[in-house]
Amino acid sequence: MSFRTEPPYIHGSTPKTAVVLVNLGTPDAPTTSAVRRYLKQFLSDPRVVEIPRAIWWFILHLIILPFRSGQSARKYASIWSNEGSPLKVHTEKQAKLLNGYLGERGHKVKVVYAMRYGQPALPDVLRQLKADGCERILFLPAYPQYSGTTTASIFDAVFSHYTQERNVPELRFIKHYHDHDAYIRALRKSVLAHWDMVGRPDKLVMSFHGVPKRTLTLGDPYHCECHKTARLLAKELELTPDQYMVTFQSRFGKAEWLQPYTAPTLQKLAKEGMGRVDVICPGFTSDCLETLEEIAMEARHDFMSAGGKDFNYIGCLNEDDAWIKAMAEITELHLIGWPTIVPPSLREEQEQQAHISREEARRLGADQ
Ligand SMILES: C=CC1=C(C)c2cc3[nH]c(cc4nc(cc5[nH]c(cc1n2)c(C)c5CCC(=O)O)C(CCC(=O)O)=C4C)c(C)c3C=C
Ligand SMILES: [Fe+2]
Ligand SMILES: [Fe+2]
Repeated sequence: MSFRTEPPYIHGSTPKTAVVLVNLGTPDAPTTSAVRRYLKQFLSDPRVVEIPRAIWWFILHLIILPFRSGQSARKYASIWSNEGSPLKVHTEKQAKLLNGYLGERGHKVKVVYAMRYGQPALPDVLRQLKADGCERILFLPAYPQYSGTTTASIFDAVFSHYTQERNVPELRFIKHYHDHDAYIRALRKSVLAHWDMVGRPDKLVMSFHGVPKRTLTLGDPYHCECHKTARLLAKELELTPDQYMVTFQSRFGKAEWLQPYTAPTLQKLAKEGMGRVDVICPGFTSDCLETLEEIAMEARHDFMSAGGKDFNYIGCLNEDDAWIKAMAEITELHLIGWPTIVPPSLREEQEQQAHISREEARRLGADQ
């Protein structure tokens, strides 16, 4: 077993703190080859697909990748912007805004973003933080609701990276914030802003990404956390139980996933004579393929072609000011105890000490 070479240790240098906003990841381009590369990495993760590896290898390589890559690439092409994949564009902007906002609040932290699959790859970002002298790292997953398939997979990737490092930084992980007041308030604000413009629907559908139903029976709290978010948001909006519902989208494969499924539910509502539905996806903090294509395009089509009169998609929180502030609040809660607000007197002393150490290190290097 060998460990990666560490940068030279410098006595007295001020330990830096970083916050890493981690999202799922997205292909580099809306092309079959780029989507295939992305899906291969994503769907090879045992946290995502819990089928015995040997069997899954054949299904993935002989069926899924050859057939799905082209289909998904066409869907990606329909939502790709001049700046790139919406998921990446929003995540990058959120990290920049959070960095600025925490700075304004007096925190000496560096906020960067990384992707679990694709680019910027989490291990590359962690290597850069090491090179920059970050000794404390807080991970903020882009998922408000914890799921073994997403959040835990980020944790796995971080743990796995540090099994090869000698000098492991202090690490903290935010598990979830599905019921955090500031997150719920940001959602409420976005719904009300929408309703101020176009009035209220007959029903608000809260659509979350699905997971296999089996994960619920095996103890994954994801389903309960989605329902709690929905309940809290409905309470904030003063909705009665018949004015909203929770559905699950993006089913993959033949097994049963969490129910009710979004698309058939919307068709059923339209057939029953529901005139207008609004759909919000509170589990996605950035618009992406699953919201812009699957909901705003496909689900709209499903609802309208089944006889619905009006369909509104309420966009994700993206760069909304209330959401950036919510992220800052959630982050600050988990930074407690880490000296990110350094008093000026101490900062000067630490910098002097670091300077002396650097000079010493340089002299030692020159002597050898
Ligand atoms: C195969 C099983 C999948 C599980 C389990 C799963 C869980 C899950 N995913 C998200 C968030 C996102 N998923 C996105 C895309 C996406 N998801 C799956 C499969 C599973 N997801 C696939 C195959 C894809 C790729 C697109 C496709 O071919 O359909 C995205 C969008 C990424 C983008 O580039 O825009 C997000 C975000 C959550 C939150 C979740 C479990 C809670
Ligand atoms: Fe997914
Ligand atoms: Fe999808």
